[in-house]
Amino acid sequence: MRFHRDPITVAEAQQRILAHITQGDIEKIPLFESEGRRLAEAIIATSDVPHFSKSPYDGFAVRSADTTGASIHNPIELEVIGAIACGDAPDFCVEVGQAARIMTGAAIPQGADCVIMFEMTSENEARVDRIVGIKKEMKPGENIVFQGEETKTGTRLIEVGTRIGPGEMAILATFGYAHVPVYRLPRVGILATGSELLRPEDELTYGKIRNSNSYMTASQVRQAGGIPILYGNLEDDSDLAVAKVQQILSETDFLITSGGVSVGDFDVMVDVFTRLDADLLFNKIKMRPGSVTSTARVGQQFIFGLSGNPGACFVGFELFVRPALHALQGKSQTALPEMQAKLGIDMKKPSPFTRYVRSSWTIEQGEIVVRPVGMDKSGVVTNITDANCLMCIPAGGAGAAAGDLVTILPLPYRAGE
Ligand SMILES: Nc1nc2c(c(=O)[nH]1)N[C@H]1C(S)=C(S)[C@@H](COP(=O)(O)OP(=O)(O)OC[C@H]3O[C@@H](n4cnc5c(N)ncnc54)[C@H](O)[C@@H]3O)O[C@H]1N2
Ligand code: MOO
Ligand SMILES: [Mg+2]
Repeated sequence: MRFHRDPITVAEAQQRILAHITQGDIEKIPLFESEGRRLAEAIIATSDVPHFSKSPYDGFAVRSADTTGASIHNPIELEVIGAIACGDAPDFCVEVGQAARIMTGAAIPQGADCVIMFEMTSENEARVDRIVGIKKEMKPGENIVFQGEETKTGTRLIEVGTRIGPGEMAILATFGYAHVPVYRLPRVGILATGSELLRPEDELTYGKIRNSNSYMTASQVRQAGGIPILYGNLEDDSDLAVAKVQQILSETDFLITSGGVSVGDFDVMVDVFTRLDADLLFNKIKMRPGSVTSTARVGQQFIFGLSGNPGACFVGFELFVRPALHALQGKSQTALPEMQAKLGIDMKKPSPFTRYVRSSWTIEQGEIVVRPVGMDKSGVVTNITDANCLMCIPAGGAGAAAGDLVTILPLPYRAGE
């Protein structure tokens, strides 16, 4: 049986997926292992930063009033009553005429209201550590890092869904998150359909090809924060496909298949959706490549039926699976980001649907310029490596001309390369 195909827009397809996604399970993991994971709770400052007033310099904690009139030529002598190291809790008070040695990061003692750097003092060699000469007039509060000046207790610092990187690690450690609440990594089954498929280790034989989609998709899953689980290659046989899909759904959070979603005699995914009584969210999208990309729900789980053509499979993942993985992990921006770029060459091929062209953007004379990476056929596999974005060419007979502004969707994992 063939499904009726009613083409919908990319945005509508994305919306149909997101409408059914509830955020994933939460687990607490050790801070050191949380790199790259997404936060399941907003992080709130559990203390002031700093939580005590402290010195930013090595020097002397003094009373500013005692320094009135001090200069290089007229140092004012103060009695040194002690030394405060980082980590000390000073138990004395700096009284009139007194000073305390203090190190960078150490707590300001009572009585003192400023810190003078060692460089602005002179110490009498004969009476070292007992008398210090102050060579500069100080203002109240000068050279003090005040309690809470950076952050106050209760400030919301990181939002749910944020990916943990260096800055987040620093905050989590600062506020005592030895264990971090994160979303569990979604387990994503990957199944390649096609009787023509060989494994990477197999010799090529006439008419057959090696399965590249599973490995490409596994990499995309990892990049989007999921755990890929490979279920190998499946020949085009409906009975086998139904059984395999059921097995995978029982072992994973959701399933990505490639191939078999079009109208060919051996395109098994259509049968799978029918026989599993799946809730088909869509099976035709107004886009090129990958117009036959299909997605169905079985209970709370999804089957993303990506196209077999590698270029279409790649694009289908970026437009539909990535947002699902992001939404599961609380990320607020689920779709690829958008930018405007100047088209570097004519793209006048007419298309009834929006084209998502694997492309590369660069900065030329201060402008973002985008060009396709090469042969733009959905069966092409060897130029995906050159793409750092998808370029959107609107539907219609005219296409787009060199110099036109077009929307591009930068691929996040290519940023910073
Ligand atoms: N009569 C029509 N024919 C086709 C249509 C159509 O609308 N009417 N759509 C075309 C478009 S567009 C696409 S895209 C493909 C989609 O095909 P399927 O998703 O059913 O994929 P297959 O038929 O299984 O394979 C297509 C192509 O991709 C190669 N392939 C498959 N799996 C892999 C893999 N794991 N690694 C690498 N390459 C793979 C396969 O050998 C085929 O060459 O349908 C068009 N036809
Ligand atoms: O939908 Mo197909 O991907 O254009 O080759
Ligand atoms: Mg096919």
